[in-house]
This record gives sequence, C-alpha cells and structure tokens, in this order.
Amino acid sequence: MTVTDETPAQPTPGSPTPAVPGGAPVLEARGVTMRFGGLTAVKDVDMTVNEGEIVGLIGPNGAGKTTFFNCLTGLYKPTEGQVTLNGEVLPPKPRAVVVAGMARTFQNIRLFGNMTALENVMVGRYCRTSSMALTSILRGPKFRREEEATRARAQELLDFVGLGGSAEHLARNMPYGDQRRLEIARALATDPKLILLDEPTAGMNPQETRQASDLIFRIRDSGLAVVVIEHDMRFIFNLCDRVLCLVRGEVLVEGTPGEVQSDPRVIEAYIGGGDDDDDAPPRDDDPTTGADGIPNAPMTTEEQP
Ligand SMILES: Nc1ncnc2c1ncn2[C@@H]1O[C@H](COP(=O)(O)OP(=O)(O)OP(=O)(O)O)[C@@H](O)[C@H]1O
Repeated sequence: MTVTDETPAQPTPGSPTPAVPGGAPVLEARGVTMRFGGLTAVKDVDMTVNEGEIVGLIGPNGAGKTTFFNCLTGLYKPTEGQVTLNGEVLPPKPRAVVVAGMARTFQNIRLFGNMTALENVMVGRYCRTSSMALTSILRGPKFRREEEATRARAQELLDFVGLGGSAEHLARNMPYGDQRRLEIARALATDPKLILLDEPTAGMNPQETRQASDLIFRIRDSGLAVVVIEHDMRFIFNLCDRVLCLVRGEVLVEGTPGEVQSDPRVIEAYIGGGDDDDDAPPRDDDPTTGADGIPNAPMTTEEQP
C-alpha cells in the first residue's frame, strides 16, 4: 500500500476558530430506537456530542453502531426517538441532514471511481452552491464563478487532507488509505458542523492509521465535532474525549477512554459477545497489550482490501 509523503496543509475546513472542547451541544440523539421486523438493532440510545469533542462509538460486531449512524444521518427513519443538530430537529432525509450541517463517511468506501479526486470533492460541495438546473445548462457567468469557487475550495480540502498532489488522479486508482482520506475531504466539502466517520482506519497500515489520527485532530481543531466508529482500540482510546460502548443495540457504558477501557462490563461484553473477539478491548493480563493497557497491534475486523 502506497502512502503519500505529502505534508498536509493547514487550512481549516470550517470555522477558523477552534471550538472549546465540551462546549455547547451540537448533536443530541434522544431515545433512538431502530427495529427491523422483530430485530431491535438500536434500542433507546441517547448521545450528546458537544462542540470541539471527538466521541468514539465502539461495540462488538453487530452491536448496532452503523445502524445508529444511519439513524443520525437520515438514511433510516428511527422507529422511535429524535435527533437534533444545533437544537433543530433533523428530518430523516439524508440531503436535509447534510444541508443542516452533518456529514459522514461510510464503512465501505463510496467514491465515484471514474472521477478524479478533485471532482469527487467538488460533488460534495454542490449542496452549498446555488446554481439551479437551468443556470448549469446555460453555463452563464454565475455558474462559472461558482464552479471556480467550488474547484478552489475542493483543492484546498485536498491539500488539507494531504492529497493536494493527487487532484487529477482517478479515485479508483488511488491507494486505499488515500481513498479513505478523499472520502473525508468530500464530506468536509459540505461545510459540516459535525462529521461522522464509520471505521476511518479500516484496511489501513499503521502509518496510515497514525496519519488518520492526526487528520481527525486537525479536523477537530478547525472547529468541528467528530464521532468515530472504530474497532481499532488503540486508535479510539488515544483519539477520543469520550467513548460510548454499544452492546446489542444499547449503550452499555459511556465515559472517558480510561473509564471505558477498564470497565469490566465492556471486557465481558466483548469476550462474551460472540466467536470473534478480535475487537475485544485490552485486558491487564494480556501479553499483546502495552503498559498503557492498549493493544500493541491495531485490531480491525474488516477484511483488508
Ligand atoms: N437493513 C437491515 N435489515 C435487517 N437487519 C439489519 C439491517 N441492518 C443491520 N441489521 C442488523 O442490525 C444489527 C446491527 O447491525 P449493525 O451493522 O448496525 O452493527 P455494527 O455494530 O455496525 O456491526 P459491525 O461492527 O460489524 O459493522 C445486526 O444484527 C444486523 O444484522
């Protein structure tokens, strides 16, 4: 896997003023429940994300993490419960949620493979442009001005995620780690207040994972709140201000990384949670964990590309 040596540029994707961690609530989910027929995938979940926070969502396979993300971002209409962004109730419609200021990436990368990196980011920007269909067809001066501004902003965001030199590369030819960063750039192009990242390091090597961690810190420092789903415990405990552990659709534990990491219920949930305990949190007596109690190797459950 190729890793770019480019040093990411420092322009901010959003507000130039870093938010104060633990400031006002940005996202509030209350009593979110999602049932598929007889299966309750998410049950009465509350989550608050404050300005300047990085919140982690962990849990064994099938715990309901992605379903919860889908409820937050309007892909699913929750069976019960409500989601507000900056105090406004979000309709369960993906485009409305993006326009309101929430962006996301997906567990399985969803880029336009035959478009360049720059074009992929420009697509993300179109929810903030005003050109109507007729303006686009006529390609008048207003359209051209907006197109130029969109292109410039997309390039700025590629620079920000460290892909400035890959603007003209076709997305499908880019290394896997770069594709994940490109997805983040496209999400940032929508000018979100909050970004949800679904397994941003899946399939990454350790160096790419460190770069991803640095990038998420820079996104937070630019004024965005961040929610991350990850199976890599070292990554999540080093990154997050707060962590929620979901088990069978319910919040089992919420706390600081230290509190969650050492909670016996979390350890039990992972160990008793199924055959695959690769994503179990570290145990004190586990020789594969470091002195900090965090695993020495990343533990991912998604197949490597
Ligand atoms: N569209 C759907 N229809 C029916 N059941 C679903 C659907 N989506 C998810 N589920 C079920 O809901 C439960 C939660 O799945 P979900 O993918 O949200 O878990 P997860 O915590 O994200 O898992 P992983 O870590 O493996 O990605 C699982 O039992 C899953 O099979």
